[in-house]
Amino acid sequence: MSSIVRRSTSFARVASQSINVASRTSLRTPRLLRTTAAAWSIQAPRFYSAGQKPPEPTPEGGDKKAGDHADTPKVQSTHSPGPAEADTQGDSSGVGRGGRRPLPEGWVHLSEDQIQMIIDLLNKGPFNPSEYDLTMFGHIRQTGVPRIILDMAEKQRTGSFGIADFPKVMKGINDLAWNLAQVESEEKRKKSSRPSRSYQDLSADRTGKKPAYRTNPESEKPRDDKQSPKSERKDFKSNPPPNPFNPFSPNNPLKGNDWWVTLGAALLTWYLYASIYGESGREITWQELKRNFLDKGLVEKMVVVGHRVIVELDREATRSVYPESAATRPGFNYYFSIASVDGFERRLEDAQNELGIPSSDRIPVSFSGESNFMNLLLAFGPTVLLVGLLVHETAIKVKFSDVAGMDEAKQEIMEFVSFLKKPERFQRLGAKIPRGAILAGPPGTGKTLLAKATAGESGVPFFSVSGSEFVEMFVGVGASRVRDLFANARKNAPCIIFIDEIDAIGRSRGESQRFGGNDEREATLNQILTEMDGFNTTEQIVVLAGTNRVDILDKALMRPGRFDRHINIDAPTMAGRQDIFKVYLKKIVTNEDIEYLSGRLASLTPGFAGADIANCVNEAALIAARTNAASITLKHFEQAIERVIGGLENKSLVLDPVEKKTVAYHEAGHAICGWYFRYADPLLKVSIIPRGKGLGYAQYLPGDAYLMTYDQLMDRMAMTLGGRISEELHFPTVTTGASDDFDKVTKMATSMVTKWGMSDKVGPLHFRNDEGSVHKPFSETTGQTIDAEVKRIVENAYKQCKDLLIEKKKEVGIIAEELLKKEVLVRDDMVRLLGPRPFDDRKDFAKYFGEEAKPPPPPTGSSEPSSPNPTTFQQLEGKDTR
Ligand SMILES: Nc1ncnc2c1ncn2[C@@H]1O[C@H](COP(=O)(O)OP(=O)(O)OP(=O)(O)O)[C@@H](O)[C@H]1O
Repeated sequence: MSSIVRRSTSFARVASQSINVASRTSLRTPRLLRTTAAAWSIQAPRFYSAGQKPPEPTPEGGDKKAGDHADTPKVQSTHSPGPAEADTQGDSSGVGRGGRRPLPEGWVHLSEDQIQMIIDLLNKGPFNPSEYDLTMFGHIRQTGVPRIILDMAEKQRTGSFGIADFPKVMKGINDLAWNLAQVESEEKRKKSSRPSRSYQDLSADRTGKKPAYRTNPESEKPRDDKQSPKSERKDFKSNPPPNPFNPFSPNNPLKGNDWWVTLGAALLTWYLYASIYGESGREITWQELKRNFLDKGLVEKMVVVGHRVIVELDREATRSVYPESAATRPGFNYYFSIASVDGFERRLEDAQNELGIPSSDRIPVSFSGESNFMNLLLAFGPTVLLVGLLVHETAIKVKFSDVAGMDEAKQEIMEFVSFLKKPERFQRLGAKIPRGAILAGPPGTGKTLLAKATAGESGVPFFSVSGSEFVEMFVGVGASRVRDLFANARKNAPCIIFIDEIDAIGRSRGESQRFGGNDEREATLNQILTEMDGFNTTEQIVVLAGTNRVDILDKALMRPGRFDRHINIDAPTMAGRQDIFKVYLKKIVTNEDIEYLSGRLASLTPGFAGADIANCVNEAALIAARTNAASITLKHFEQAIERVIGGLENKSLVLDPVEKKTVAYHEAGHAICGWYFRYADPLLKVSIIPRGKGLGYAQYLPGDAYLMTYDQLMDRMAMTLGGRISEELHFPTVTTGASDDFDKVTKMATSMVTKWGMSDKVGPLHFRNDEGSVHKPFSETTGQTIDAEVKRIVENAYKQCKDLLIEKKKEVGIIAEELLKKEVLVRDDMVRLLGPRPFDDRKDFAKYFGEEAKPPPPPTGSSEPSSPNPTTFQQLEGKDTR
């Protein structure tokens, strides 16, 4: 239920904002909510506009057919008032005397009893309407409600509300939310003492008729369509009026909220929901059913709907046994849940056998497809209500300057900007414009950002959808959403469509067939292909798509004429990361030297994507704020990076002395390897303070390695085994703490053998890693050779490490004991205890962390203990992983 309420609130928010925008535009166009025919088929008498006198309201309000007598205000005239009349009848907003507004077609005013009926019902629910009735019901008293709402309430009261009435109810809510938003908008305008739009004026918008009059002095000028300046029409094109029901409409406003509009829709949604689910049925157990109805012969029929059985009672007989029961009302049914139809049938048969019911009198059981209908409603209902949430932005502010560190990709996409801005340059020469581009790369590398920046630079609307939004249970829904999307894009051309996660629909059709296929996804993909084919070359629509899995995309998507351009966006390089840091460092308060800071942070974060960098900078700001620092310092950044990589410090975890000693020797083993192996990554820090899942960790600074040699891999593996081997050398037994190390080593060795051609026995072969696949991509014999080679390589690394640690046993002890004392050792401590590292450091490392590194003078304002540079973690696994 709450989800329905939420959807409705979103809808009202959109409607409300939409009107606020509408009130600022001079042009008004029809806005019609597209709903099902059933939802529109409301035949309401037009009392005042047709010159028919409305019936007098009865005190009971809802006793006659609700709405027929609908308490139409006495002051109401029998025709639609013009401006002058409106002035004499009420205020300039069109409110009639007595505080009521003239009703649009199909609307009725609520009587006090009817309002009370709704309040009473709401009192049964999670809301307390008394808190809101003064405002929300106050407005509803003025504006009335769509007649369909009263009709449905009446149906519910008499128990004849059916599931097929659901769409009508939703339509009523839509209209009501829209109208409430209009009223709010008028009031706001009145407050700001600007000329207000009359109710007729606004209702003209809803019904598509021309406004009866205008109060805006500008718009009071006679409107001569012939003379209507072209600029105005053009203006309309560039700034069309908002339409909250259309996700792709320009100016669809999503910000802000007015509580009573939102609440109004939420309350009414709840009320109607309660009407449908709360009052027309109740769940009972099999035992209750048997005891109260089956044994008494009151059950007339049972209908199986999915995993639910609806019990139809003989109402007359039930009334005689339970005169007060809700089950005597028409439309009310008990129901119960079943695990399987077979089980239910067996149970029913046993019960009837027990009762001795002859086979000719057995309770008929039928099967209904109602659940499908319900599912359909649930599938389409949210679409109708949530349309406003699909993002369509017009005034994109993101520019290429906000996207750092991907110069080639920007260069590539720049052409789309020229095409959207100056199409004639291309058309003149008969050039065909690329239809779209696939932006492929790991998560968070800025694909969406780049697409947005393209729209921002071109100054065109940006339609953003995620591929997964198209994929529904029902065949055809996705395809129709694609059609809508492209139709709206055509209306708003020039524009950019961005489909994120295109792999959700664009997966190769052959691939998906292997797993049984997916009709809905294929239908959606086909529709995208068709739409892209449908563009003519002058249509200024650019389709950009983002994916992390370009390898699995259907070839048809990638061929020229569709996504012509393939733009790779990889994790940023060192220079790229520095640029991205600069973008985000500009937005925060820091007194550090930006050039040095960004360089140092970039070198600390190999493998980080733009999103990780943005997150790190924000994390640093949060850490600084937590300590009330005046500005963000290097220490805050480094703590943030450490936290992002290694997880939170686990201060509450207290190790016993033996465990602590084991952790210290384990980490010291890693640290000594890192110090004395030539190709090991430079060590930054070693710690035995538990962090994340680890009990201790050693941090290294790997560079952006694009190629790795055999020797580098062997050193890295040997270093990874350093923890376990140190345990072996210093303790009588070993612990479980090295399992993550073994995992890394095994993966590395396996890749060396099966992918990188580093085993003479297996040779220069590459075997695909088909995880989850039953069939291995090699023969049994090759499999055995691979196993033997992986083992051999790991054993070599093991021997290499053991030889070193036997030789440096004393040094391991020195580092371990110091660690037990200080808990954290940094590079300077290592130099103090072991002397300088016997190998030169990498250039970038030396620049920011070596002897010659000259960090700017430490900023003042923070009293935190120093916490040096983190990066790659070699963690000793925690107890929780044992
Ligand atoms: N190159 C960059 N320059 C500046 N900020 C970036 C960059 N790359 C990523 N970001 C930041 O990371 C956030 C997320 O990026 P974005 O959503 O564009 O990633 P994506 O590649 O589309 O991710 P996904 O594949 O998960 O959809 C951006 O909003 C931005 O804050």
